[in-house]
Amino acid sequence: MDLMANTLLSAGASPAMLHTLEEIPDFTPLAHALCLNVGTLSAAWLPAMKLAADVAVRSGKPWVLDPVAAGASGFRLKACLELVELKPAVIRGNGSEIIALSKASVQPSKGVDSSHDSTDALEAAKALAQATGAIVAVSGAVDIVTDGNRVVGAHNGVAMLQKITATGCSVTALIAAFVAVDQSHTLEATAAALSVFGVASEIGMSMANGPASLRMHLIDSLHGLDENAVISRVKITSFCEEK
Ligand SMILES: Nc1ncnc2c1ncn2[C@@H]1O[C@H](COP(=O)(O)OP(=O)(O)O)[C@@H](O)[C@H]1O
Ligand SMILES: Cc1ncsc1CCOP(=O)(O)O
Ligand SMILES: [Mg+2]
Repeated sequence: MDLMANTLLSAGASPAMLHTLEEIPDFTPLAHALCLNVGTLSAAWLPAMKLAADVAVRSGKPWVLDPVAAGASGFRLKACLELVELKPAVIRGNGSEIIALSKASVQPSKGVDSSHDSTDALEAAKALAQATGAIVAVSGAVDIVTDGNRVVGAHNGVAMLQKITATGCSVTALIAAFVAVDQSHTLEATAAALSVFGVASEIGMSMANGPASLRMHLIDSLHGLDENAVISRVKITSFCEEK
């Protein structure tokens, strides 16, 4: 939650985090986008998540799902499948999470970390996007973004991001902020958020000595990013052209 909120603040967004069911009807309509993250899911939190998704959709606000460890337990998988029914604009997970969600089955799992490359989940991501109408993003060495038809690859980033907990959660939150700006270009906004986060990590890595200092420099770099750095460094390609 710390890294997610600080990522959003550094990027110029204004995060608010809540769990309480009673607050959702007042609070959720104030947001320009909603991010639901099942990382530390409990049975008590799930009704608030479902209500928040419902209020967001009824308020015309996009919402983004991070299906953390979706295939690691039956409870988590069922919860994620129920949330997917509530029309997320974007689903962002790692390869193992997107495969589990797409197959709707509990999978041999490392837990919150992926045992698959993003490219292993390409067909699963396309099928999930087609079945749900959501943009599906699979993070990894190359981030894949698809609407079930178009597929783009976002190439920025550093492998050490995997050694900092909640970088996946944080980039999902950043996607929500980007999608809030222009709901008519959800795929482009998703690829842009993944790329900007990746560029910030590359700049941060040039000053870092390991995961803890990368965490700090990532936030500083995101805060200091300018248009020139983004335009000169972002690498987004049509995924088919890479083959
Ligand atoms: N091998 C890699 N090389 C470069 N960037 C990576 C690599 N693996 C993950 N990332 C980046 O790390 C961030 C978190 O992704 P990931 O580790 O896949 O998510 P999660 O933490 O949900 O498992 C994303 O911005 C992704 O692009
Ligand atoms: C370690 C951990 N345990 C439950 S949620 C969580 C964080 C997962 O974050 P990310 O998917 O971004 O690595
Ligand atoms: Mg994750």
